[in-house]
Amino acid sequence: MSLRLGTQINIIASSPEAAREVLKTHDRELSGRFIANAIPLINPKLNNFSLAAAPECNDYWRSLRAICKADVFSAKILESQNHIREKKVRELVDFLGSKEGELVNIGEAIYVAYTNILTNAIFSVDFMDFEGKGIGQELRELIVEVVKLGMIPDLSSFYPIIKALDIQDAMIKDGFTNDQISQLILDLLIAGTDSSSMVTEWAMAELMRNQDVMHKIREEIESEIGTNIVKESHLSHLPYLEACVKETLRLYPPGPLLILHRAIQTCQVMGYTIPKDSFISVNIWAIGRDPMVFNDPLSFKPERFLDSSLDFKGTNFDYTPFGAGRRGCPGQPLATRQVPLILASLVHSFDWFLPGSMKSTELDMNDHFAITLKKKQPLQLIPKRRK
Ligand code: HEM
Repeated sequence: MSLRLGTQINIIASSPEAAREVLKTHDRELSGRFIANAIPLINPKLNNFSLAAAPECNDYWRSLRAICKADVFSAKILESQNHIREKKVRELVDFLGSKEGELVNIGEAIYVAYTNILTNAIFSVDFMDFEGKGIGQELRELIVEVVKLGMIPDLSSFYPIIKALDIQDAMIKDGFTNDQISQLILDLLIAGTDSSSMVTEWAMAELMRNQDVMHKIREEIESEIGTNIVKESHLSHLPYLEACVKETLRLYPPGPLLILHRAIQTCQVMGYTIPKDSFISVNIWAIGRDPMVFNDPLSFKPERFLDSSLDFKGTNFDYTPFGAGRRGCPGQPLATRQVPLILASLVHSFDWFLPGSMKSTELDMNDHFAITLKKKQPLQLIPKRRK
């Protein structure tokens, strides 16, 4: 589909075939970005240093991707940090345990855990606490402000006890400036926290509506680890849990249109001319709900992924929740560890109840469809510790 808004041409790819053309066949020509005025990161100064907003896949962008691959999201680095994630998840479980019988905003609590997982991996410090206090809240506001003003905060002066960890060490060694390091860290915080929180909140909402699925996850976890706490090493033995995460990402991809791409040169796609500087979106939300692609697409059925070859690699264009090609998500190796870990811990540690006499069929599943796919009404649940 093509839309002309004013003088701007917008192309929307809404089928697996069109997605393949955009993300594979014409990956290079369509790998630019344009970040609209309404969206933070427009400031040209920041764009010079930003990974997600880099207007082209130039040498600088490539060096940031290389840092991410080798020093932030490599299997070795992630493996060495699994104790951090497990600790942050235990803190989340303890917090929820302290709220037994009370109504909890699930998205907010999970957001704190994801933020602290990332900031501990980078800085060795928590940025937030579960009462909403801490530097993370300030940082959230600061991000909006600095972007408006066009400055880049020096995160090491912003937080005095920052320790130089892998990412900072590696970047300093490679001659990156403070501004450049700070901008990469901001990019990771912006791209990495909300996305993982949203998926987990949607998954919990679906599990409340599909108690049979909730029980199956529990049974799978219990038969694997009994009453022990869930660790990352267990995840590869929990295929049904993984299928639930995949199913959630099919129905509720946090980037329903990916992040806007831009044609860096005029090219021919499926017989159409795409002029230079056209905007291109891939509507993975529509593909995930297309009856030609998925059977009974609106039902939450994790089973469909059990005997399926669909994975997160972005090689099958029926299913690309992390995008594909050059601009595909660099944080996927982290996301696919932390999301199942938190989901499994929530399901294994607590029974969950809806407030008052609310029935699961009354749960509001409306979304706010924009750049991200947020749940319109925050999910509020009451935890009760399981013995
Ligand atoms: C379930 C969680 C996540 C999902 C579904 C997700 C999905 C995506 C998608 C769809 C894109 C855009 C791809 C494109 O435009 O073609 C993207 C880009 C990006 N993601 Fe993620 N993401 C997740 C978590 C993370 C995490 C944890 C991080 C880092 C800590 C991260 C960092 C980034 C960055 C930096 C980009 C921009 C890459 C570039 O433009 O070169 N994401 N992600």
